[in-house]
Amino acid sequence: MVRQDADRREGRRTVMGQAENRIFSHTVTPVCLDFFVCVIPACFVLENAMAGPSLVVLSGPSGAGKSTLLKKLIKEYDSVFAFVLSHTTRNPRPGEENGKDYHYVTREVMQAGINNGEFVEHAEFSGNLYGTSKAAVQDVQARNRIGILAANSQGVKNFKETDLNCIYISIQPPSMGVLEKRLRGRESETEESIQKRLKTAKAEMEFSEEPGVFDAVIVNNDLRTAYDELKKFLLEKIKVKESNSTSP
Ligand SMILES: Nc1nc2c(ncn2[C@@H]2O[C@H](COP(=O)(O)OP(=O)(O)O)[C@@H](O)[C@H]2O)c(=O)[nH]1
Ligand SMILES: Nc1ncnc2c1ncn2[C@@H]1O[C@H](COP(=O)(O)OP(=O)(O)O)[C@@H](O)[C@H]1O
Repeated sequence: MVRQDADRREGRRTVMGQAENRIFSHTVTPVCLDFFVCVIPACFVLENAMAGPSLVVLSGPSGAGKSTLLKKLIKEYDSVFAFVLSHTTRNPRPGEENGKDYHYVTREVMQAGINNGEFVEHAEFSGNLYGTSKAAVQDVQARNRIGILAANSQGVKNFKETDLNCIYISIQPPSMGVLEKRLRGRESETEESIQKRLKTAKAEMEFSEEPGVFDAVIVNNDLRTAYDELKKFLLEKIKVKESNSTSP
C-alpha cells in the first residue's frame, strides 16, 4: 500500500551550500521528460534522471525493512542508485563490513568530524550516533548516481533543513507485532537493543502520519509488493524507464 503526498518537488531547484560546501552547488533542473523518456536512448534518460533528486531517504522504525528494500533497489538499478555510506558509533553486526554497511567509528572520532563540519546531518538513535558525511554524498554524486540511505525521523528533519533535493519515503511495518517478530527474526540484536528499538518504534511510526513530511508511505507487508511499490514510485519520480535497468 502506498500513500503519496502532494507532488511538491517537481521544479524545485537545489542551491544548497555553495558557500559552505561546493559538492551541493550544482543546479538541479526540473524533470519533465515524459515524452522523451519514450524515445531517447538509455544514456540520455539516465543523464536526465541525474538532473532529478540527489538523495532518496528511507525512514521508518527499526525492522520495517528499509535496508532490505534499499539493497534490492541498488542491486536492480546499480546504474541509477548508489548507497550513501553513513557513519555510526554502533558495533558492526555479524556479517556487516566496515566501509560497506557503515563507516564504524568511535564516538570521539565521529564527534570530532561533526565539530569539524564534515557531516551533512547526524542524529542519536538507541544510544549511538549516526550521520551522513559530506564525503559520502559527494562520492555518490561523483559517480553520477542518486544516493539512497536510511535515516531515522531526526535524520529526515535534518535533511529537510538542508537544500539537498531529497525524496522522503516512509517504510512502515503492517503492525507492531510483525515489527517485533521481524526484529527478533533478524537475530542481530540483544534483548536490550530490541527493547530500545521497540520503544522508539511507535514514535517513528507516528512520524509517518505527520502531514507533508513524506512523499510516500509504503507498508511493507509482502516484500515483493512493497518493493514493486517503491520501485514504481521512484522510477516514476525520476522518469527512468524500468527497461533501462541493468538487471536481467
Ligand atoms: N540520521 C541518520 N540516521 C541514520 C543514518 N544511518 C542510519 N540511520 C538510522 O539509524 C537507525 C538505526 O540503524 P541501524 O543501527 O542500522 O539499525 P536498524 O534500523 O535496526 O537496521 C535507523 O533508523 C536508521 O535508519 C544516518 O546517516 N543518519
Ligand atoms: N516484507 C517482509 N516480510 C518478511 N520479512 C521481512 C520483510 N521485509 C523485511 N523483512 C525482514 O525483516 C528484518 C528487518 O528488515 P531490515 O531490512 O533489516 O529492516 P530495517 O533496515 O528497517 O531495520 C530482516 O530480517 C528482513 O529480512
